[in-house]
Amino acid sequence: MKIVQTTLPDVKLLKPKRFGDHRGFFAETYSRRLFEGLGVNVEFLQDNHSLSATVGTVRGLHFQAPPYAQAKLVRCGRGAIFDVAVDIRRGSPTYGNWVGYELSSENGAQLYVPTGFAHGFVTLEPDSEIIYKCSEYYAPETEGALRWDDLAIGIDWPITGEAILSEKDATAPLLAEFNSPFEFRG
Ligand SMILES: Cc1cn([C@H]2C[C@H](O)[C@@H](COP(=O)(O)OP(=O)(O)O[C@H]3O[C@H](C)C(=O)[C@H](O)[C@H]3O)O2)c(=O)[nH]c1=O
Repeated sequence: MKIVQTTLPDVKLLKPKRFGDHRGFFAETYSRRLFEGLGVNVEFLQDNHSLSATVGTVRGLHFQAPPYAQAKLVRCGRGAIFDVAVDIRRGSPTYGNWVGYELSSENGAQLYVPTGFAHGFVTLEPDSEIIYKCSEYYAPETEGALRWDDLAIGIDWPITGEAILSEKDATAPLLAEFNSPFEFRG
């Protein structure tokens, strides 16, 4: 497993080893002891899987507020996405900063998004599917969202045409209007 530190120290890009042979490949996609070795004490309770049919589909930027805040381990099982995490911890020196990486069935890369970060992605190929682990159960009453194209966050989305959005995402608040439920604990 290769671990890439990102410019947001708590967000990690992981690259599981693939054992290839004449049949294809095998990879361990999650190991609790690996996370413990990284000093990341997280217990995942729920796995999610979504399919986005069209290139340029944006889902995000989403989070759940405490006590149902979710850490996520995201991977792309089919197609490709540009996956983004945004620091939304009040008082953080990197508040409002973002990191983004291509996750694809080809590269097998995974993004670990801790609690206190909003998560979103745009699809780069048709019929892209993401599979991701969450450290808390779905709690819709605690869900929050931020505008994906907020210039104050300034995510450099690799998107050319019109984004495909849910109603919720099309009307999400801007960072300037946002009162984060997360506090930075240095
Ligand atoms: C998230 C979730 C949704 N649902 C139901 C609720 C809706 O009827 C339907 C679609 O939900 P939503 O439009 O919120 O799905 P996404 O836009 O993909 O939301 C996700 O997108 C970004 C990228 C995330 O990181 C979050 O996990 C999540 O917010 O699935 C559930 O039953 N359980 C769940 O955990």
